[in-house]
Amino acid sequence: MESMNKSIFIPRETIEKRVKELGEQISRDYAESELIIVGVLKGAFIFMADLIRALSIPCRVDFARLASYGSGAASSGKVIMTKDIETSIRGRDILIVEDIVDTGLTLKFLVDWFRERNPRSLKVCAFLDKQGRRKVPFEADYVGFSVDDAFVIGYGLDFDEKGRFLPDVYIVE
Ligand SMILES: O=P(O)(O)OC[C@H]1O[C@H](OP(=O)(O)OP(=O)(O)O)[C@H](O)[C@@H]1O
Ligand code: HPA
Ligand SMILES: [Mg+2]
Repeated sequence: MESMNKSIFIPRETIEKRVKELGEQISRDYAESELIIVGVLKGAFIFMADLIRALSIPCRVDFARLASYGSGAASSGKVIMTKDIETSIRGRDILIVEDIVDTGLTLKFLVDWFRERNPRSLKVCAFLDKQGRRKVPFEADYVGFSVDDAFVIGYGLDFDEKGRFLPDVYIVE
């Protein structure tokens, strides 16, 4: 962190306001449902913790662990799942919560993986979306903020495991 040049991109107050809006929207959309929220580790853990506390409906939570970036700022192109969820999702409403959609490879992998188990519905909420960087077509159903082509850290997002703890989002220069 000490040696990393970074500039603030999304301050915590702006994040808080947007997470509240997302929570309200999701609560309305799933008012009649028993929602299961699946967080993608590690990056999504902070966003997910805030998002579920912004909901006015009950939910269950589970986690999957996927990785493809390792220590760099570019996707290896190979998504590895090291932990699957432990909940049966057949016939259930599932909302995947992610920190960022970049190439789209991680979420494409996870959505395909879950679809085979026949959930009743499957949607994705991403805190950040880098639309311009897709290698595979992918559209999130709920998006916090759009990002241009820049590497970002903070609020759960890391560069080589550094910076996840930062309460604001920064662009790494
Ligand atoms: O759209 P993509 O190009 O696939 O990139 C997005 C994914 O990459 C990052 O995960 P990472 O592999 O760094 O694991 P982490 O969450 O443990 O940091 C991020 O948290 C997303 O899960
Ligand atoms: O900009 C990013 N920051 C952190 N992790 C990421 N994974 C994909 N893109 C990013
Ligand atoms: Mg990472």
